[in-house]
Amino acid sequence: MSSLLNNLIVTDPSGSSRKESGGNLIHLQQRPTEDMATQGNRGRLRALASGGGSMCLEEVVIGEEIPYPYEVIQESAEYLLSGTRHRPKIGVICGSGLGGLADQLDERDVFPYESIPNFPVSTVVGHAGRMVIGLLSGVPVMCMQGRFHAYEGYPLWKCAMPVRVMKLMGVEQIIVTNAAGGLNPGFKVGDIMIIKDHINMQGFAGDSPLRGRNDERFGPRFPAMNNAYDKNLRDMAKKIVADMNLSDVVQEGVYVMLGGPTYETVAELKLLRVVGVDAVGMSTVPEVVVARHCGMKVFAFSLITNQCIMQYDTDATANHEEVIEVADKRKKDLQELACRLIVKMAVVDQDG
Ligand SMILES: O=P(O)(O)O[C@@H]1C[C@H](O)[C@@H](CO)O1
Ligand SMILES: Nc1nc2[nH]cnc2c(=O)[nH]1
Repeated sequence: MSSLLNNLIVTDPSGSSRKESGGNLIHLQQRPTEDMATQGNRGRLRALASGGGSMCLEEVVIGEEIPYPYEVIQESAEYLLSGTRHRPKIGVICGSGLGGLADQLDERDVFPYESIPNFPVSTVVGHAGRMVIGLLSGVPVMCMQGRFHAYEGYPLWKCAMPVRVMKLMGVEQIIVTNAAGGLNPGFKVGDIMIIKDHINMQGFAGDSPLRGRNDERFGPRFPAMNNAYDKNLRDMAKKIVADMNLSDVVQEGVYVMLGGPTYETVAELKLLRVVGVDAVGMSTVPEVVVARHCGMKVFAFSLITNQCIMQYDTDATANHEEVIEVADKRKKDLQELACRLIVKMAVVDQDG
């Protein structure tokens, strides 16, 4: 064991690395190389050694990745900027089955995720896996046609890294969408829930897309998360849905992200309802946390694609086919809502 430890580098909380052969609680890891930064640090070993002078290996973690540094995000942003003449200030992340908005863009430039340096790839049905940049009613927009989820095997920082790419490209406001199960008994399948707040379950458990050394160029070490969902944008959206005669299918509520890929047990749903959750999903929160960290304004909504099953005596089950089917039926309304909102967001942005 000591020969293993002798080959490890200690990284202290300030990020400086040194070789270590003893001491109290220390964090040991391989020195990150440029290769690791761009390809992911798949084989990283981490060990915790503790005790009064005598060292013991308590934990070895294989497969954990070090979040991308600023320069790596910059490389992705520069690649996209060099491939388009558009300079979007508004970004959209399309949830399951909701990617059709991106197909509405005029004069669009399309970048499959595989072609973008340092980008993850989409693996889920209903997520095309392309960045589409173009004009929506004349407003430059960049749309993620497909997102990344923790259950695909991505760490939270990687699920949310495209938000930082957007930021470095000049995006200031973001619309985040998802498909979710309706837990509030007043919600119906097909309802649209404007998200007014979230519960960050992964945060409760000590994980965060912001975990690790903070780079102030992105944002502060301790960002506030009250008012994460911009009140003006929510009010704007409510006026739009009233104009569209959709008020009776629009709700406002609290979203929770669980890790998935399992849908919830009855007991889990009962617990979530007690703590005030209205809709349950598997995304959005990491992206919103990273967007707020870097100072973006956020608007988000869930399409309620299924009613959460709270009874034991039923054969009904939640399933992804239903999620995609319901999203497909509502896509026209959702696209119009997003389109009208984007036009208003652009006007407000111009007026300061
Ligand atoms: O990407 P979103 O959050 O819209 O997708 C939801 C959560 C799972 O990925 C999937 C489950 O059906 O839909
Ligand atoms: N966790 C979760 N995610 C969903 N996405 C769409 N429907 C659901 C659901 O019922 N639960």
